[in-house]
Amino acid sequence: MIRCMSSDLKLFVGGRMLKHDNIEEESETEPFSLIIPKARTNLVFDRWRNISFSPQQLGSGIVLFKNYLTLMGQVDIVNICQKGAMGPGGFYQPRNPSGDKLRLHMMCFGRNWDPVTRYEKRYRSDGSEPPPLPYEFISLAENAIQDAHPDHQLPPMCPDICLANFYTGTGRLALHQDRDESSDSLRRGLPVVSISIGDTAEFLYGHTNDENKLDKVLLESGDVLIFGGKSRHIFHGVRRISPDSAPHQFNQESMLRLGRLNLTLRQF
Ligand SMILES: O=C(O)CCC(=O)C(=O)O
Ligand SMILES: [Fe+2]
Repeated sequence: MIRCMSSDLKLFVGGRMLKHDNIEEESETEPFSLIIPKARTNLVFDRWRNISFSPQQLGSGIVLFKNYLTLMGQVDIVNICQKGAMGPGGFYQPRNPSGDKLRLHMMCFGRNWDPVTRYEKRYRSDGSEPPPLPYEFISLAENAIQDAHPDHQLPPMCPDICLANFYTGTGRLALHQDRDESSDSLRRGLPVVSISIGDTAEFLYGHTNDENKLDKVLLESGDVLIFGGKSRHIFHGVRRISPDSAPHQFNQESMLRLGRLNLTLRQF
């Protein structure tokens, strides 16, 4: 379900603007959708989520779903990313504010973010704009938050940005907090939904930046991790990738380069 799109759908249905008096008026700016977005989204999502899944609470507002995504879901996600990656706004190796290259490749969907200008610039320095946020990703994030149940202290969230990181076997990501989203989003603790595909990552997290005091969890292909509410500001990072640890069948069907793809969906 794309709950967060419902306000848009009231205005634009299949490219037609519905006026208050129920007289339809063709919109000249909105694309005319051939499919009914809501129906297609549910259909796609049912094939992406494993039938049995159980959320594990790792802390207040931190929920891990092991093996949440089917093999088909994981392969579809790679294909959707690949489509975005091949156009303008595809993967590149960003630099941090001190000028060093990050040990990963990154691209954005929906909005632009980079480690130096944060959310300030709509376009990248090469003039490219991120591809739109795929509706399947919105649906995945929404469903995962719902599946985490209200007792896990997670407010609902409607993503408008997805960061995609690709790590090779030597990739890593230093400890940081995700705190560039709007003050409203951060204040409300709107969750970050993190999707792991491919090789396994050693993920560190906790409420301190002292690496020795952090907890560690292995994120494997198909796992989904959510952190929000009281844990929206946790420190986290990827200490290491286990090279060539992705399931054989996934490698064969996705043809993903050796490494790990991670998506984080957020609401600015
Ligand atoms: O790759 C991951 O698991 C984490 C990514 C992350 O923390 C980020 O992109 O901000
Ligand atoms: Fe992060």
